[in-house]
Amino acid sequence: MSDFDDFIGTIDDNVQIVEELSEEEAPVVKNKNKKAKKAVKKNTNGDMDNSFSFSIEGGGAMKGGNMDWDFTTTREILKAQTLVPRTNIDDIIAKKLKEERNLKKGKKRKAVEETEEADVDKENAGDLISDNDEDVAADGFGGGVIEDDDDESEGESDSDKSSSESEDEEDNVQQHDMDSDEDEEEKNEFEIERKKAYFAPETDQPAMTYESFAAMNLSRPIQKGLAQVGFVAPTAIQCKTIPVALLGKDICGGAVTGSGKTAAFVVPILERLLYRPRQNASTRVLILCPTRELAVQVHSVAVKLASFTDIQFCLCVGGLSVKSQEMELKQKPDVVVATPGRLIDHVRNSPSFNLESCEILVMDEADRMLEDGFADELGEIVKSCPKSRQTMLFSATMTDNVDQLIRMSLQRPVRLMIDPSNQAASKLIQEFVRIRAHKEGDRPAVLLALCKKTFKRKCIVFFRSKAAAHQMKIVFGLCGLSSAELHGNLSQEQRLEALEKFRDGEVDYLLATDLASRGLDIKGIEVVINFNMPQQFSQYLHRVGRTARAGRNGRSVTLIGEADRKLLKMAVKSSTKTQVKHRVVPAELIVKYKTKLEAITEQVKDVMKQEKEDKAIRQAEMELKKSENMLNHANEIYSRPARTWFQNDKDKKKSKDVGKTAYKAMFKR
Ligand SMILES: Nc1ncnc2c1ncn2[C@@H]1O[C@H](COP(=O)(O)OP(=O)(O)OP(=O)(O)O)[C@@H](O)[C@H]1O
Repeated sequence: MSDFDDFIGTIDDNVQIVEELSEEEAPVVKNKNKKAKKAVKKNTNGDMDNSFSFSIEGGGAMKGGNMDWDFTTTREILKAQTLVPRTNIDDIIAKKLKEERNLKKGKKRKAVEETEEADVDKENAGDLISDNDEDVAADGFGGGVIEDDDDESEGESDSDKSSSESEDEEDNVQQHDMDSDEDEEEKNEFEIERKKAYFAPETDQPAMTYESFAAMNLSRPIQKGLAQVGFVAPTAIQCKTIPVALLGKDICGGAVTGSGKTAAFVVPILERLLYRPRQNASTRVLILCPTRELAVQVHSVAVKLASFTDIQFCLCVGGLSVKSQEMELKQKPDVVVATPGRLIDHVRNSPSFNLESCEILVMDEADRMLEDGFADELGEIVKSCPKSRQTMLFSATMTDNVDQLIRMSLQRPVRLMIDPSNQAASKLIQEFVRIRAHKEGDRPAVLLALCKKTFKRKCIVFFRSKAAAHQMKIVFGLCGLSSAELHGNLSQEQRLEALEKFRDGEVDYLLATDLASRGLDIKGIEVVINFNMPQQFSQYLHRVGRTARAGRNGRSVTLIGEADRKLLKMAVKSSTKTQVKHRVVPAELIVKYKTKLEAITEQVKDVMKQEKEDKAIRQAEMELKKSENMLNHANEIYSRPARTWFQNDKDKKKSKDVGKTAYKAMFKR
């Protein structure tokens, strides 16, 4: 056990969970917790869990489907390509911790230990637990929704109000929402008419429910692939989508996070490809994803589902070798799974690759891709595909904004929406921790308190910036919490390694930016913590959608500031009463972790300094290796045709700025 484990006393996870729920709920959750733990245990053994059955209302987990998607192959390739080993932040943190331990062993050690012991004794005596009991049981929506006229004194918690007062608050919130409902009801007639004209009438579509994939008349190799990954019965979106997609129609599909949208488009693609003419190989399907990780995952799902077919796939994402992708594309794989930037690079620069034979174009997380920042890239891709193709768009927050959809030149698309849009998964408990305006600086301490005391594993924490995620990675390391970071400042290999470590339980926390918010399907994530509320409600839904997937239970905890009221209202409005809770972190716990954070400030700075120096050395080594390569292979390098770029750095920045402005404008609206 490390010094840091000694430093902070812990209370039992279950104790805390029972405390924060109302009496009727507590026992149920306790059992569900056990169930979830069992399920996770089974997962780690690699067994299929067939004990749950899927209901459209989300009344249980989907049958089967416990397969972990594979990043290993891609990562191994990347590892081999790395010229110089990367800076390892964990090593630097470990070194720092060792230094600190040695320091402690010196003159200060005794004094520090005495203080810590006193601290732990106090907690064990039940002070904190009984505080929590009162505080956390309060189940209201104080998190910034209702303005308090009374100024609460330091340390006085929301729970000091009686629970009936809390309920009043809840009623107020809902009353508020009903008012705005009336406004919303005044819908724009013109838009409704436009949508009517744009989408194919819903009554034309086959409205079937299927109890099993076998009942869908799919070919045997596809059924075998589904059985292999443990998919027994189709989910609601799969029931709706597969028959329509098989008819070759354009689709705009929406269903909550974790409801099986990937297989909803992969299965009909595979089924159609089984009947392709074999004499001339050509790339017939293009699947676009907004992030590399999601593309790796979708590729892995598709390859697994196609195990009993001869369908060929190629993964084209940034961060992986352009050359080996070029070689694969030359073979004309049937399906290309890509991120937009790298795909355009290949369309422009890879001889013999084009999208002229593309028959099906799919966009996963389509609403994200239709945002302004991607507009130029998408325009270029759509232009390269034949007009006669089938186009399918999917997202948990799928837009039906005709202006945006027109960019994709869809042909009378069919709208297939399963749940009311902008809703979280039905088995997600959404908790909110109120951060008052003058307490914004408490966020790190609140996060530490949550992670040290309550959420000790399988927890993903979202930050607004890469720098914040990285800094917290150092703080977590120095506080004895095992974590991996995932954001755009890492190499592709580091990104995939982080995902694998988290997936395999080697680390308990994944500290991520919105890079990880969409589509990623990691089994057994128990909790999602939002260090900040994201700026768009849809983004919030995607983040919290990393848990409570496939009908399983999950919990999200969002630190909500005064500026986030509107989004909190939206969360409350789109959920049932039992889904939304108010969590209070006891004031003394916050003080404790603030003190801890202050104590390690210098260590954090030292680690960052050390990291910077280490990076500079490695960068120099890298440059040296590159120069050596240039000298040794000059002829070959200069004989290659010059690559052309769809966007130079200036254009890229412009696109990004357009995206940012649109994003801000949307938030304002
Ligand atoms: N028919 C099925 N039976 C059992 N499990 C399924 C089935 N279809 C999908 N799953 C499982 O459900 C989980 C969620 O699927 P998927 O990742 O496709 O969700 P999604 O709707 O695309 O989510 P997101 O909106 O977050 O991208 C996956 O773990 C997948 O293996």
